[in-house]
Amino acid sequence: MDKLVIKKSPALSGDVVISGAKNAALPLLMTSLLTDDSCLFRNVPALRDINTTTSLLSELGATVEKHDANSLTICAATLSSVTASYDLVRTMRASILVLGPLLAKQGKANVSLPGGCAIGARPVNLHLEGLTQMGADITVEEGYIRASVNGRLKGAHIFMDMVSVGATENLMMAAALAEGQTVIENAAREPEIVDLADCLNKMGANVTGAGTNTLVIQGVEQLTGVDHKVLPDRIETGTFLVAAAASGGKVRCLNAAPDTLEAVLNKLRQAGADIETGADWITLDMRGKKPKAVKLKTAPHPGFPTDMQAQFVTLNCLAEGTGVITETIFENRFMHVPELQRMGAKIELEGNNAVSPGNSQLKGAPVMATDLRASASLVIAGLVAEGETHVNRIYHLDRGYEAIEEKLSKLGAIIHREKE
Ligand SMILES: CC(=O)N[C@H]1[C@@H](OP(=O)(O)OP(=O)(O)OC[C@H]2O[C@@H](n3ccc(=O)[nH]c3=O)[C@H](O)[C@@H]2O)O[C@H](CO)[C@@H](O)[C@@H]1O
Ligand SMILES: C=C(OP(=O)(O)O)C(=O)O
Repeated sequence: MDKLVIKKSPALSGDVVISGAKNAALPLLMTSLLTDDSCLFRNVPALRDINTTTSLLSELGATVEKHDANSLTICAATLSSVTASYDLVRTMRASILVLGPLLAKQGKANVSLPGGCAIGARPVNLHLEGLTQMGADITVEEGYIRASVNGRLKGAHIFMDMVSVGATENLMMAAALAEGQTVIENAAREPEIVDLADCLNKMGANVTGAGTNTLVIQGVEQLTGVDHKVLPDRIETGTFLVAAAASGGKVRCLNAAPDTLEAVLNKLRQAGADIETGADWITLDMRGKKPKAVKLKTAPHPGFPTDMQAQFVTLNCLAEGTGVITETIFENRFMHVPELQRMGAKIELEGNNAVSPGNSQLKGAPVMATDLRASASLVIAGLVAEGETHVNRIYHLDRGYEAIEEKLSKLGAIIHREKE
């Protein structure tokens, strides 16, 4: 298993080009299941999760043609299967996003239950309840969700008990081809939902309200192919900005989308960073200063994203003053804390709060990455810790960060990958 070896590095400095968003690209690639036409996707990040998605689509019988590292065409005109197997779903929970499209277009789908993961139980009840309301017949047996519908799915008025990004996406895709109107109340408002709605509308769907908590989808009989560019990754952007802030450096993120990151930029300003933004770039300048501790609570968009929580835990450890971070989305998303403590971080876990008195003097250590963003928090810690840090199990990082060690090296970080 590969690991990252990181040495205490100078303040990060320079430009970094942001990749397309993993969490936008995954549902976008699934939209290809809704049409017989070819779909071209550009600015697709080169990630393990994208490879898993193309393997899944190929297993269903779609053809996938890669043009270069970041663009590909998918054609799902003739599918040979409607089954997403456990082997693929267990490596990527977002595989559940084939459920809505397969059901809407093929009338049936068998998808392995994703099961829990390091950050929480992550049930899929909202996906299943919404599709059932749209007329699907769903049973769960032998670890598989078996769904079918007689004829077309029917539009429905769906009120989501909780805000769920994935369930909103699954239901939107299903509703695009359903008969009649679907209204999704208490829908997720994430930028990735807006990108998905834009793509579906280019394919001939009729989705309105994306970015608000009420989505209205007028079903159509068929959808066409599309040429779609994936929106920039706001979590990758935020991760580089926190790394720059932790190191006291100055970094400019290019190909970014500043308007998707307001909550994160606000907290970075509170931490003492000077931030400037343009249409597609963000500059963070820490002017060699130590960050100030922040207080924050994760929440659905436009609140502070849970996917940036771990990185800010590292920032608070290094900062001046007491910081408090409250996780409200996932019940077990502090797995990075014990690993950071092994590096000398002063953090107390009190329920769903990570409280840090600040001014931790981090020392390099071998640490274990437990999930994607936990891994990112350990990499940031490694950049500022005295000595050498070995981040093991970086297959998690490879799920969600394109060429992270190359991008960090260009900013002056002393980091390399060791193959084992
Ligand atoms: C591929 C992708 O886009 N992943 C993101 C997506 O995950 P994902 O779509 O899985 O996350 P959700 O928004 O669905 O989860 C939010 C909360 O709702 C709960 N829930 C969800 C569905 C359901 O049927 N029942 C239920 O109880 C979850 O356990 C969690 O506590 O949004 C999360 C929250 O912003 C991010 O951390 C993930 O990076
Ligand atoms: C939790 C994440 O992803 P996933 O939903 O794919 O596990 C993430 O991107 O931080």
